[in-house]
Amino acid sequence: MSSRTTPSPSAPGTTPADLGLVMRGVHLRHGDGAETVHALDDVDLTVAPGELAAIVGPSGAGKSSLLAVAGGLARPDEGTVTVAGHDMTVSSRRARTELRRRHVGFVFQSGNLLPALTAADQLRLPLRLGGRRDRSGRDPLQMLAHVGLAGKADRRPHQLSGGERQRVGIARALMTEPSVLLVDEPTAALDRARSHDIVQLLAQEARERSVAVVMVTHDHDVLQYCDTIYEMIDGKLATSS
Ligand SMILES: Nc1ncnc2c1ncn2[C@@H]1O[C@H](COP(=O)(O)OP(=O)(O)OP(=O)(O)O)[C@@H](O)[C@H]1O
Repeated sequence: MSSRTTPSPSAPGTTPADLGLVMRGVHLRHGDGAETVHALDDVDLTVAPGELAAIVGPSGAGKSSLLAVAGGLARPDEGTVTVAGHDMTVSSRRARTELRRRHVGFVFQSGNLLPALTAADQLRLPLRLGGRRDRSGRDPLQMLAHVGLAGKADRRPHQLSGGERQRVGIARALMTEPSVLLVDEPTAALDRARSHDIVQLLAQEARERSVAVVMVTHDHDVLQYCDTIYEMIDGKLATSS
C-alpha cells in the first residue's frame, strides 16, 4: 500500500478526507412494491485525496449504483454524499450537473470516446462543455504526453489500441481537475499487461494530483496497486481483508 499526499484542510474541523469523497448512511432503492431492489444498503465510504479505492463484488451487487450516487448521477433515498465538501444530493438536477462538471471525473470501460474526434479534441471537449477553456495548466498535448501518448494527439479512437483509448479516457477525465475520479471496469477490455499499466497509471494520478479515485473492477489481479479494497454484496459495502 502506498503513501498519500493530501492537501491541507481548508476550514477548521475539516479533515483531509473531507476533501475527497464521503458517503454516509446511503440507501438507494430501484423500483417499488414487491419489485423493489435495495441497490445500496446503508453504505459508508470515505476516499481521501490521493487514495485509490477498489470496489469488487458480484454482478448486481450495487457497484454501478454506488458510482452513480457518488457522482451525483442518481440521488440516494437516504444518506449524505459529499465531494470536496459539496453536497451531491441536492434536489436540483441542474445544480448536481454543475457540481459533477466541476468536481467529478468519470472513466468508463471502453474509454467512451467519440469516434470522430482526435485524442487531443477528446480532451478539449470537457473544457468547452464546462466553459473553462482559459484556465491554465490544462494543455491537452501535455496531458496526453503525461499519460504516455505523446505523438498520438491526432489519432482517432479506431487508430488507437484498447489501452491507449483507456489512457485517453483517463486523461480526458483529469482535464477538469476533478476532486473525485469514478472509474468503472477500466481493464475489462485489456490484456494482463495493459491492465496493470492502466491501474498503475490511476494510482500514480491519484497521488500526483491528490484525486480521490474509486475504481469498480472484477479484476483481482490489479488490486495490488490499490490503497483500499472494498467488497460489495447485496448493496452492502465491507472492507475487504
Ligand atoms: N434502473 C434500475 N431499475 C431497477 N433496478 C435496477 C436499476 N439499475 C440497477 N438495478 C438493480 O440494482 C441492483 C444493483 O445494480 P448495479 O448495476 O448497481 O450492480 P453492479 O454491481 O454494478 O452489477 P454489474 O457488476 O453486473 O455491473 C441490481 O439488482 C440491478 O438489477
